[in-house]
Amino acid sequence: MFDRDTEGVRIELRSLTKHYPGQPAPAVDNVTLDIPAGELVVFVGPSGCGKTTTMKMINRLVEPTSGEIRIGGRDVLGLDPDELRRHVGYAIQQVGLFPHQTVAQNIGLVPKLLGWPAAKIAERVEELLALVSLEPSLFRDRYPRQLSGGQQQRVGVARALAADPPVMLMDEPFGATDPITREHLQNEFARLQKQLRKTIIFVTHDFEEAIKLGDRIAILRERSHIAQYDTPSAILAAPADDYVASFIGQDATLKRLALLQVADLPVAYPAPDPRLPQVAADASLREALDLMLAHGTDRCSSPSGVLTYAALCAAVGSPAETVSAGER
Ligand SMILES: Nc1ncnc2c1ncn2[C@@H]1O[C@H](COP(=O)(O)OP(=O)(O)OP(=O)(O)O)[C@@H](O)[C@H]1O
Repeated sequence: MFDRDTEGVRIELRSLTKHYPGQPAPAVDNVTLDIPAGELVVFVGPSGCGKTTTMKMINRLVEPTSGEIRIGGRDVLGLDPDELRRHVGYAIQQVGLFPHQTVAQNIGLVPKLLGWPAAKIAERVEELLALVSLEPSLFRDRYPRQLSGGQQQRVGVARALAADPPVMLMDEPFGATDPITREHLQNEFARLQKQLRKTIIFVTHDFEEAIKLGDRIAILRERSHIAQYDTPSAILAAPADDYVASFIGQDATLKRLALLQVADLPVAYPAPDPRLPQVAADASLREALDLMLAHGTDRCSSPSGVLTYAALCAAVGSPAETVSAGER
């Protein structure tokens, strides 16, 4: 349906507006936004600001009042809505699994609608269950009620991915899980997206989740007006205004350190030093900082050489005192 089949395609929203009948003001008012191909863009904003409405206009579960939507260059409003939805993965917090169908049947739903042969669907179900870390032989024949909340959400994500759509819309897909399961699902999902490079719009209330998963974050005000749209590190480094700063909270520097890896930092000496605390190359600078603080030292060693506290502060453009005293 879209130009490239399974890898992400660009999404363009142009002056998109939704005015629900009988409401005094539009729920979404004149939103223009470009979502680059293969990126994960997170919508963050207060309850009722129009995140879900904006998302549902993209797969036409809600019809826009005015404006344009293009996916991979194609005008979505000119397409058949059912046909469109078969090519846009959709995962929501309430999961929406069919209770009287098995896990395999739930995941195979869209491929079946698309007329895939049974053997190909079965193969895809196995592959997806493995992808979301559910052992196929244990889970494929269970019913949703026989799964934990986190397992159901994984099946929801697998189902959204089933037909390998270039675009995925995800509305708080990990919302109903406890913090540990949620973190686990986020990590798995981040790993998956690195391989898949779908174009994903992801709605969340949780700014930490937005930073962790987003290539870009759109911070929305009421009626989906865009307060800031940029990469997590750019937003953390320079929030556009007090409204954006209020989402970030007090510890912007620590959050920025969490986004950078040890491997990104210039080394003070090019050889590892076995006498210093050791940090892995793929650890975050926040982990490196924690290690230095735990050992009461201003340096640690990675496989590529010795890192200093001063270099760490310089990486986030912060005076040393800010990171150590001001934020911990
Ligand atoms: N079907 C509808 N009819 C009338 N008003 C609606 C309808 N759906 C949503 N709204 C209103 O539109 C506004 C935006 O709702 P929406 O669900 O898009 O917000 P949201 O940012 O996703 O909120 P939340 O974070 O609480 O899920 C709200 O004021 C809501 O009451």
